[in-house]
Amino acid sequence: MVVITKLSAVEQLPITKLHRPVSGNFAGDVPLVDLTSPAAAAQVVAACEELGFFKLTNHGISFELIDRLECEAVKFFSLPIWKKDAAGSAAPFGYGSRKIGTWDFGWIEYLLMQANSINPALSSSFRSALSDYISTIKNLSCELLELMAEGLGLQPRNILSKLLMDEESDLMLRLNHYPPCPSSQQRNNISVTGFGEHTDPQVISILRSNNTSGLQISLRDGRWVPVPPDQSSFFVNVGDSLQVLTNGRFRSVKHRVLANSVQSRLSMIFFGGPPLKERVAPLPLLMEEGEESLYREFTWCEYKTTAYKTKLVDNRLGLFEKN
Ligand SMILES: C=C1C[C@]23C[C@@]1(O)CC[C@H]2[C@@]12CC[C@H](O)[C@@](C)(C(=O)O1)[C@H]2[C@@H]3C(=O)O
Ligand SMILES: O=C(O)CCC(=O)C(=O)O
Ligand SMILES: [Fe+2]
Repeated sequence: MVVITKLSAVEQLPITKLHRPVSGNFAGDVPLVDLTSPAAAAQVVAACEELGFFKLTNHGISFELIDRLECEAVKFFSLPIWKKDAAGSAAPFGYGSRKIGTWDFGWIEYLLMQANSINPALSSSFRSALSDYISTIKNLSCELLELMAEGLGLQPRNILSKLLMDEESDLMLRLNHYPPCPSSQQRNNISVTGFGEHTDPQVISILRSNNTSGLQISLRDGRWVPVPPDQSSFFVNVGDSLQVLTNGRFRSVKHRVLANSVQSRLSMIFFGGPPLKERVAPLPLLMEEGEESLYREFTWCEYKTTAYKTKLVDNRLGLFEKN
């Protein structure tokens, strides 16, 4: 099943810069964070407050590590379907095609994995590339969460990163392949959906893609804007759980992927979530005097179980908001 997204009249307007409320560097509408800059902690906080999304440059991760996993992923997605099916079904972890979750469809095939138990059905070179990539990106995620803590003035520095450092932390890796879709005509304002609009439920997501466009984010005013691909950078998303931990100060960004009519897009996304039993609630140190939690109490297990029954487009966090 192919899902068609018709761009609204507003989305067809040339993009006008209405406001640029935070200082710092941007690539178009996308905030930039240079990990080597002395201002990195402040840049990360500004980007997470404004949009919940930023492009990370000068991250220090070798292209060789990324390229090795990308080559393995390309080999995997080029296999005949019966060999890909041998990785098991995407629900809960394995190979999926077209179907995302229970209700959604997209122009996509993917491999969904638990980060700490790599699928034994995959080739040994693939497993080794996955294991090296995952441990490196997990460290990067923790470094970013520590920068956030620093920028927010939180102590101890690992107050957020420890959520991902537990043996039982819920960490996942997803490899998405969007084959070219000739009927996706972005110039005629009809686009086939690769991955429908959604927010990520976890704390943080770290995305890396090849140089094929398709990813879009929703700005605060509701406009969808493309994120120009850059294979040498990472793109970082605030997830729903981080929005809750900061009592709404950081925003969980809405994003989607539109299929490209001529080129394949290949993305790899690391999702950092807490242990299932962990309570997800605003950090007391971030609350002003008298400030109340915007959300009712829940554990990551409760949130994830509820989230996984919803459609991509649903406002999952809304189900936990206090009225
Ligand atoms: C429609 C769905 C797919 C998803 C589970 C859900 O019910 C709602 C959240 C979706 C999402 C988005 C981020 C990640 O890609 C993902 C693995 C996740 O944790 O939440 C997917 C889920 C999925 O593909 O199963
Ligand atoms: O593939 C992409 O570029 C983004 C996919 C995504 O948002 C997801 O897997 O949650
Ligand atoms: Fe996502």
